Amino acid sequence: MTATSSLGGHAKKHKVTVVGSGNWGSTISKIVAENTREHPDLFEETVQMWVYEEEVTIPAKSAHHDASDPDKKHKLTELINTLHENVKYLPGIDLPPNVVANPSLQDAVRDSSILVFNLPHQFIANVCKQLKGHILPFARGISCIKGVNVTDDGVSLFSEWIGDGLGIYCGALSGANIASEIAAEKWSETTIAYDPPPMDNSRNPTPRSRSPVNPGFDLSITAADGAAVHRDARGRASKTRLTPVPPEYPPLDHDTFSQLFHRPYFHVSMVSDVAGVSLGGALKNIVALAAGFVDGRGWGDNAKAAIMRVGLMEMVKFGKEFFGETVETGTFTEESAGVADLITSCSGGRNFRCAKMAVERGVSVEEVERTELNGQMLQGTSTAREVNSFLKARGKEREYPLFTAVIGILDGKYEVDDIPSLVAKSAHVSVKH
Ligand SMILES: NC(=O)C1=CN([C@@H]2O[C@H](COP(=O)(O)OP(=O)(O)OC[C@H]3O[C@@H](n4cnc5c(N)ncnc54)[C@H](O)[C@@H]3O)[C@@H](O)[C@H]2O)C=CC1
Ligand SMILES: O=C(CO)COP(=O)(O)O
Repeated sequence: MTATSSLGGHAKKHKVTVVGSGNWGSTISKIVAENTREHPDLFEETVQMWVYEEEVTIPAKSAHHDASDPDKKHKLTELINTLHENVKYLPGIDLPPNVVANPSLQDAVRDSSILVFNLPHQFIANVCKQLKGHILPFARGISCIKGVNVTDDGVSLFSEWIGDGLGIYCGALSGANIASEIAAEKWSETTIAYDPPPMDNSRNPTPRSRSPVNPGFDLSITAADGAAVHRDARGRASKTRLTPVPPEYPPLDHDTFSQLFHRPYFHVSMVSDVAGVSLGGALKNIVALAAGFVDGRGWGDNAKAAIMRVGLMEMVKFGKEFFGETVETGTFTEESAGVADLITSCSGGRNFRCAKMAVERGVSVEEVERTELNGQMLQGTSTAREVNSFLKARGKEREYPLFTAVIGILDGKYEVDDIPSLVAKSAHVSVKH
């Protein structure tokens, strides 16, 4: 990746806001802020980071810890803006000074054309409600959220849900990305799916350019006049009419997003399968809990590998069954957002570690989350519950025996020892290619 871009010469630059500032939100802000500095032709240097304001103490592992007054409370935003460290959610890591912590959501997103959503999925509905009417109509989003949105009507991706709710297009970023490793600049890969719909331009066809990184990708969204018909990840038309990005701005395409997120220690693969990328990130958290359960039981690597194998089958099956042909099996088996995320999450992720500790200590996963994570939040427990209620309503629990075993264990209906016989049925899980 070069420091200068071939997309220069535009009168305006993209302003970037990261909505969220936890362990991953702060890490992504660091990455993005390093890149806005390196690509001044594309981006404004300052990166706004919306922070859910809290009063915090400075922990001993921070270089700024004051042993003479360890209980002194500070506003988290003020600490971030003066110390350039998120002492609560990413202690010990220097944030670039061009990351500006902002406790006001509406002020943080003002005039931003790129919105990066990065917060636990439990909070996204409330946050989007507050954002409505306060963002640029031509803004584009990237969701880094690992979870799915389940309602009585069905299951949807947060990227779709954010996009439809705010009237913008939203892609997804996911991968084998344990935040603390990336914050320490240890090499990893990620997958970004970005696939805005073609413009509704039948009376005035716009020539479609092809992205060099993904030859099938349609870039016409920034070039055509008028609004676009929005199609979600399953190809359904929705009421949302997209506003084109004005021509004064650099186009928002694979190249630009790659320049925003790619670092020497964080390698980006751009794809178009938003559903596959989002589902991989959400569903692997359920599997990681199961891996933690068997590890906590002391069963070793073979058992964990079996969990990953069955888990991957159920992830692909779920994608194919409920999101149809738009989901590519290769996203699960070849991309960082699929199998690689599954492996890292089942090795060292928080869901894995908390589930393991819960079995070792004979307490609930929620209790470990409360006592060990210092405000960080597991996504696997709520995703397991949401996915189960969706499957149960459709009489499909038995077709997803590992997902069903996990919720059964969380609810005390099953023991970890039940897993082998429960997933033995998965010999019958078939995936339609
Ligand atoms: N931490 C990691 O290694 C990775 C996390 N992710 C995903 O990133 C997303 C964000 O997770 P993290 O940054 O890790 O968060 P976190 O679990 O570290 O932190 C919790 C966050 O929630 C915020 N919060 C608490 N109460 C809130 C409220 N009422 N309203 C709004 N925000 C509130 C806190 O301020 C904090 O920023 C999740 O979907 C997660 O699955 C993805 C890849 C890696
Ligand atoms: O998504 C992650 C790694 O890719 C992090 O998973 P946890 O939320 O389980 O830590």
